[in-house]
Amino acid sequence: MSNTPLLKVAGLGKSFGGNKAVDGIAFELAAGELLALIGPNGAGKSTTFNMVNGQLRADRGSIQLNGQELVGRKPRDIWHMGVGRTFQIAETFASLTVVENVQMALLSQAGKLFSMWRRAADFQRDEALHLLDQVGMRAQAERPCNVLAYGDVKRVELAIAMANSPKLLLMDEPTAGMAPKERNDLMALTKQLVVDRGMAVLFTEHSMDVVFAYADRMIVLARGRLIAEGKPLEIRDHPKVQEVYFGTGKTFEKPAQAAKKVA
Ligand SMILES: Nc1ncnc2c1ncn2[C@@H]1O[C@H](COP(=O)(O)OP(=O)(O)OP(=O)(O)O)[C@@H](O)[C@H]1O
Repeated sequence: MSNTPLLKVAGLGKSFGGNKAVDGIAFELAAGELLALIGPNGAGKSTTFNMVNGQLRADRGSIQLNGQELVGRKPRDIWHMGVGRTFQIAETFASLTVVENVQMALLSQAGKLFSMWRRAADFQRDEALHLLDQVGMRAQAERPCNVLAYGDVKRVELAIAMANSPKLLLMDEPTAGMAPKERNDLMALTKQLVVDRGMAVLFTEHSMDVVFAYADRMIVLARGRLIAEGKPLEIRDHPKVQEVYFGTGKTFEKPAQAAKKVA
């Protein structure tokens, strides 16, 4: 990695009772990079994510964004500092149109109150449409979210996350529940946004074909520890990683096998 990393995690730990959910992990993430965080169930992925976004307070260690410490800050402050995450569109907002949902996110970013919404029907409409352009959803801007195809809803969720212009975007299993084509489309789009905006993405993912196809680098957790780090091909053949996945009955499929299974 060249200059100062965007995100620098060191000695990070969190226990629940006597259980070390995350046990002193360290990793870095540069702008323009897609980093996958993988590991078997209970490995500590969600706990790590929630410490980065401030929902959980770390017991020890440090999380720095551009040299600024995040540990001890409130989730909203961390969000303002440029750590975004994707959220599912809430049921109450699903009846709003696509563009209205993105406008809501822009309103929230600007710190306006929800009660202003009626007066603010035109609030940053152009900016919202621009964001929809970037995710290929401008043509569907006036449709209610609840009539969209699932893959399209995910695109809108991505546009909503972009409203905060995050420097680092956290995505927790972004392709869960999607068909292979939709998955690939969403990850290709994510990759495009990373490149175009110089943004960084940290994502968890159970689908290994997605990880191998789109991650620039991967980190692997097992029982709270970071057991491997590297490029997807290095990780696939890493003995420790194989062992952990064999231990849970899971193995990595080669992409060709995965494709065959889908067909
Ligand atoms: N709020 C909590 N209270 C107590 N224990 C917790 C809590 N959250 C997580 N844990 C424990 O910490 C460990 C790590 O959990 P975590 O959810 O971070 O794993 P994960 O890798 O995200 O798993 P999965 O893939 O199943 O979502 C597990 O042993 C889990 O039971």
